[in-house]
Amino acid sequence: MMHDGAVPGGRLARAIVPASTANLGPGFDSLGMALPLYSGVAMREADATRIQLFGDNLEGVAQDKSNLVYETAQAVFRKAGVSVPELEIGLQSDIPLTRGLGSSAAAIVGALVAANGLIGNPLSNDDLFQMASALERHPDNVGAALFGGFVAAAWDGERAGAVRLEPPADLEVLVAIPEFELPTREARNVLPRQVSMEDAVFNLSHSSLLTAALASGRLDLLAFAMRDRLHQPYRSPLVPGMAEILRDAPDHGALGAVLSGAGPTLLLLADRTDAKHEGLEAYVERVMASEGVRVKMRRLSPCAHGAACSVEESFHGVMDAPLDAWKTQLEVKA
Ligand SMILES: Nc1ncnc2c1ncn2[C@@H]1O[C@H](COP(=O)(O)OP(=O)(O)OP(=O)(O)O)[C@@H](O)[C@H]1O
Ligand SMILES: N[C@@H](CCO)C(=O)O
Repeated sequence: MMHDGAVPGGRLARAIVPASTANLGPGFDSLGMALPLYSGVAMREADATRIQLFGDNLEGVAQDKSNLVYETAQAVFRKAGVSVPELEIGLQSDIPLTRGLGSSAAAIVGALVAANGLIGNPLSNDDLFQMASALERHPDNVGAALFGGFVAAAWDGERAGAVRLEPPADLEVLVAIPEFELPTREARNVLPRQVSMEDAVFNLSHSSLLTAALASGRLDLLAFAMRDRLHQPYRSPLVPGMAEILRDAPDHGALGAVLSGAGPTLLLLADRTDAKHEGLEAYVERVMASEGVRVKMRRLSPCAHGAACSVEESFHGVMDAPLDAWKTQLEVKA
C-alpha cells in the first residue's frame, strides 16, 4: 500500500469492465445487469498527461484533463491521499456511447479500479462502489459494471448499497442498438418531477417481483414483472418503435422487453431453451425499419463477472494492446 504519492515508474494498470443495462423496466435507478461488451482503461504515471483513444467507439471523447477517466482517477488519488497529477491513459471500448449500455459507468468503474490498482489498491471494493455511485448518480449501471451479474442497488445521495445475484442460467439477452445517440441527461429531462402514489406502488411492487423472479429463476413471471410506469412511458416518444416493441415482443417469443438504461437501446429477454423466440430479431428489425431507424442487433448472455484489473510492474510497450488480448490476460470470458 502506498500513501506518499510515489508511484514506481513503468507501472501500468489495466482494467477491463463490462457493459451494463439499467432499470430492467420497473427497477428505475436500482436494477442492473452486466453484459459481455467491454471497455478497457490502461493507465500509468507520466511527465505530462496524454490520453489516447483506440478503436471506433470513442469518437468525441475528451482527450484533455476534462476526460471522465482522468477526473475519476484523480478522485481516487485524492481519497487515497496520494498525488499522481500526470497520467498516460489508453482507452478502448466495445460499448457504443450514449446508447443506454453503460458506457459512462464502465469508464468510471474502469478508472476507479485502474487508478486504485496503480497505487497498490488502498481502497476497498465498497469504497469504489460508493465513489462510482456518487459520480454516476445512480448505482444500477456502476453496480453491475463493478460486481457483474444481476445487481439490486440503492443510493440515497450519500450512501449506496448493492447485492449481486447470479442471473438465471437460461436467460438470453437480445439488444437492439439504434444508430442514433440519446445522452442520459436528455432522457432524464423528459421525466416528470412528481408521480402519483398509484404509479409509485405499481413500480415498487413490480420491481420487487422482478428481483425475486430473477433470483429464483421464475422466467415465466418476467413479462408481467418487467412493466414500468416511472420512465418508459415518458421516454417512449424519444425512441421510434419502442412502444410497439415493448407491447408486442412477448407475442414474438420474448420473456420481456424494456428500454435499456436511459435508451435508446431496447433490451429483450428470452429463454434460450425455448425456440419460440427465433423470429424475435427479425421482428424488432422490421418494426424499427418501418419507423426509419436502423438497429444493430446483438444476442448476448448476462455477464457473470464484473471489472477486472491487472498491474504490470515494469511495462515498456505501447498502450493499445487489443481488447481481446486484455480479456485473455485477465481471463475474462466473452
Ligand atoms: N471510455 C470512456 N472514456 C471517457 N469518457 C467516456 C468513456 N465512455 C463514455 N464516456 C463518457 O460518457 C458519455 C456517455 O454517457 P451517457 O450516460 O450519456 O451514456 P451511456 O453511459 O452510454 O448510457 P446509459 O447511462 O444510459 O447506460 C460519453 O459521451 C463520454 O463523455
Ligand atoms: N437508471 C438510469 C440509467 C442511465 O444511466 C436512467 O434510466 O436514467
